[in-house]
Amino acid sequence: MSFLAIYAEQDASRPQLITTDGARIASELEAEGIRFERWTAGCELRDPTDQAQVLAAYADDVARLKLENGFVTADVIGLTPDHPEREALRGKFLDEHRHAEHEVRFFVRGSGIFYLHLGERVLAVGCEKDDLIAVPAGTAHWFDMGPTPDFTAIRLFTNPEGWVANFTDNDIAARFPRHEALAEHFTQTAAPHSQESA
Ligand SMILES: CSCCC(=O)C(=O)O
Ligand SMILES: [Fe+2]
Ligand code: NI
Repeated sequence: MSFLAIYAEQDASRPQLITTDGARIASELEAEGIRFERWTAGCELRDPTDQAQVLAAYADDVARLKLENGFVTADVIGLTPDHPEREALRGKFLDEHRHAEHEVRFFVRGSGIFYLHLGERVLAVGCEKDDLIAVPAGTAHWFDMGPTPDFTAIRLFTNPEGWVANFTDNDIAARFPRHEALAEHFTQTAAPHSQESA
């Protein structure tokens, strides 16, 4: 299930909070100006890796986001575990970077972890199917799709050129747990719960 792990930027060894409770995830992120929502598709997708089918199935939601945020284009990014360039594509998002525009991603299927470097904290957001996350322009972040990526996400842009990753040259991402170390929180069967450490 989706999760949120909050760290002090100086201590990647011990999260201050780990929660899989959707309402708690949304409220903690909202406090930082990060939009986190859960949608459900109007219809089941025959092929959730097909760009045209995905955009058609979510046409109303995409249209609403375009109206609300001035986005003009949407595309679909997706990988399956056998993708020949999975390592290179994983590496593309794995270092801390910023974008000149909002980064809105909706997960149609699968999962991935966004790490948001906000002030003196790092918030790792494990996103799964039906999660929408909106990272404001200029937010330092990185994304880890893991070693066997398996996700499809809708991306919205005001200006595709705006999405260019401007790397911060901060090696902070290398000091934080990678997908492999956090993926257990995606699969846990326990009821949504929060663990806080003093
Ligand atoms: C889920 S799309 C890949 C992540 C991304 O777009 C980014 O971090 O810039
Ligand atoms: Fe990004
Ligand atoms: Ni847990």
